[in-house]
Amino acid sequence: MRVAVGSENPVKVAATERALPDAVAEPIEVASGVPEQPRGREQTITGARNRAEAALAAIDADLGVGIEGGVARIEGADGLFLIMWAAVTDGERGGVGGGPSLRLPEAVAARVAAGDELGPVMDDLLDTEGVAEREGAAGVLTGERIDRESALVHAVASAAGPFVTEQY
Ligand SMILES: O=P(O)(O)OP(=O)(O)OP(=O)(O)OC[C@H]1O[C@@H](n2cnc3c(O)ncnc32)[C@H](O)[C@@H]1O
Ligand SMILES: [Mg+2]
Repeated sequence: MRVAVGSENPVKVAATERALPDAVAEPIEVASGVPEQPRGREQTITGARNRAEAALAAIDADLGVGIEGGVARIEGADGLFLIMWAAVTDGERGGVGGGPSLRLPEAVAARVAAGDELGPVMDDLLDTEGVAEREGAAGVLTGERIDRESALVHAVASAAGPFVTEQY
């Protein structure tokens, strides 16, 4: 099975291959149609959907996968959260699913709320380079108990449900 992944970020491609082990995942740079730093669940899901559809349209694949990281306020909880959503489509049907939500430290949240992108803010505060392409905020904020790739496996597997089980 060929799966077009709407990103060249290696953690997104690796997460897709772990969630869909029968697939050969092909990274494709596509437009998300939303800001670089999506805000709110709706914008984040829209970005994931747009990436999945654009990736599928770009090559002759069986499925398109889109993954988007966003920040959102969540009813019932204080602070700003990192959220992550995935979308899967075969051109006719689609599914979406979410990964974990992680509360951002105040210093990070303040800069992101002021308009900065999360990845560069994390790199700046941690003195790292490209943390979003490695362990990610998920790794840093959980003391490495999980990392961005494993967090995204949950989002992609959840979104892919309709294509891998008859339960839908
Ligand atoms: O090349 P693409 O696919 O765009 O990969 P990306 O890492 O930019 O990922 P997103 O666009 O989906 O994420 C939007 C922003 O949130 C950041 N982000 C999302 N998850 C993150 C994480 O776990 N750690 C650090 N930054 C993260 C990311 O770096 C971007 O600045
Ligand atoms: Mg991006």
